[in-house]
Amino acid sequence: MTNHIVLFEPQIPANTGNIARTCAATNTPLHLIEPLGFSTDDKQLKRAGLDYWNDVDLTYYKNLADFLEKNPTISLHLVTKFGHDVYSDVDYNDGKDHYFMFGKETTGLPEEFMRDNEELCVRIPMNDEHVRSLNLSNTAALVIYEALRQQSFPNLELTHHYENDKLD
Ligand SMILES: C[S@@+](CC[C@H](N)C(=O)[O-])C[C@H]1O[C@@H](n2cnc3c(N)ncnc32)[C@H](O)[C@@H]1O
Repeated sequence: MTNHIVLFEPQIPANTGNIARTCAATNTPLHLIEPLGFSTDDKQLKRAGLDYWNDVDLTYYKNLADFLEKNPTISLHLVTKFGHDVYSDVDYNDGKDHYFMFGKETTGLPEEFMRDNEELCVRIPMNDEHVRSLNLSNTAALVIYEALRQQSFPNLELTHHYENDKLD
């Protein structure tokens, strides 16, 4: 059972870098659907992901259709504030691989795709009186850790002793 993060056309390198760091820390493969709003040797991307990029299982797709074609039978969740179900009410501990797809920073996931797949949409509760949405990298961390919590955090024990390590 593996969880996956899928980013649809991410634009801000620092967000993708943060998410890559979460992926490295949680053994979560990362799928990037192009076009990306940055080049993969972008300084900010590297800085946000620190030196963890080598530990991320990364796959690129040329567009959404390419992703769906290459992953035809997955358990897919579309993470959007427009979802009916709350993300933490879904059962992720059912032995399946779960793919969590997040939208681009400006416009989110394609509207038609969400409409056609309403039953796959999950939302993170929020008050939208003052903000339009949560930050992309925060939502990815929330959702992946909820799935892992339900799965009892598989293979996520610390293996190092930290007395002499610097904090980061
Ligand atoms: C900055 S938001 C996109 C904002 C866009 N204007 C929209 O309305 O979807 C980027 C991504 O973060 C995730 N997101 C942000 N807030 C969310 C929420 N309350 N529930 C679920 N996903 C959220 C979604 O995947 C969204 O596509």
